[in-house]
Amino acid sequence: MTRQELSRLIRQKQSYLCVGLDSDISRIPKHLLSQPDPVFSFNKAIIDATREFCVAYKINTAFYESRGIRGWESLERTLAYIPETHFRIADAKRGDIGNTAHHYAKTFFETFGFDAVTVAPYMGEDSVTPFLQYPGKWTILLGLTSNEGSRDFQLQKTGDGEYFYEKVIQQATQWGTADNLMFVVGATQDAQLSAIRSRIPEHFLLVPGVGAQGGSLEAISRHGLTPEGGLLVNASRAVIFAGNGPDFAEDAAAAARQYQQEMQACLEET
Ligand SMILES: O=c1ccn([C@@H]2O[C@H](COP(=O)(O)O)[C@@H](O)[C@H]2O)c(=O)[nH]1
Repeated sequence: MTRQELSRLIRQKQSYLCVGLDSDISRIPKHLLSQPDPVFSFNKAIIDATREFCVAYKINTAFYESRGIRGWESLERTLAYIPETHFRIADAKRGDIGNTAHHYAKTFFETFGFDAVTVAPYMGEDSVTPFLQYPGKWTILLGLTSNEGSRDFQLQKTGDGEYFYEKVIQQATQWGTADNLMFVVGATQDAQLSAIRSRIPEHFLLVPGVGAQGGSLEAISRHGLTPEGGLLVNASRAVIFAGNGPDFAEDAAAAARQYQQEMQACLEET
């Protein structure tokens, strides 16, 4: 999906919601556990219930990899079930020497066929560029993450007074373009968002951290939206575990609809 297509989708659906399929098998409704693939049955119901309200799905691979081969099978079935109209992100946070990174890129872009994969920048250019060489695919680089640990390195000041994460973002804009590179910026980091937007006015940002982590959708939208959208805001637990009884899918739909309506209001103000 190109940047223009993603922007068009956001305009059409009046939504920049990404639903995170962090489908922890210990949290899915008990009545699904007798299904042959309980995680897939759960995801299928969540996708059916939320597809109208979102433009993207993010599969955090940890929740699948931790279950071994059965987890990878659930991931593959889930990915095949996500409508082609939606942007499909593998949240895998990979990063290794070039030779290995090449195989990570092949895994997510060729073997599975995701549109985008999250990548950790710590190992530098040769660990990131193999992902950027796939036409039509996106690399989503960790910029400023939502967690407390972002203070340990990312929010340390460098000699010239810039934050370390600012250097990372600046450097990475030399490796890719706004047409194949996005950045992760946590919703809990809204105080930094205006500065990030001035530095990278055209790049899409993937913003996790609303809902369970307490980030403000209104604040990140105010500072991060651009005329073409420019944001994908992820909510995982707040949508998929909005309820855990027999009506869990209706509860997820209601949570996703609520985000979509708030996003529509923010888009109208932009
Ligand atoms: O900085 C980051 C980067 C990635 N994540 C991931 O996003 C989701 C958030 O889940 P919620 O349930 O909506 O809190 C999850 O997959 C994280 O691994 C992040 O939270 N922060």
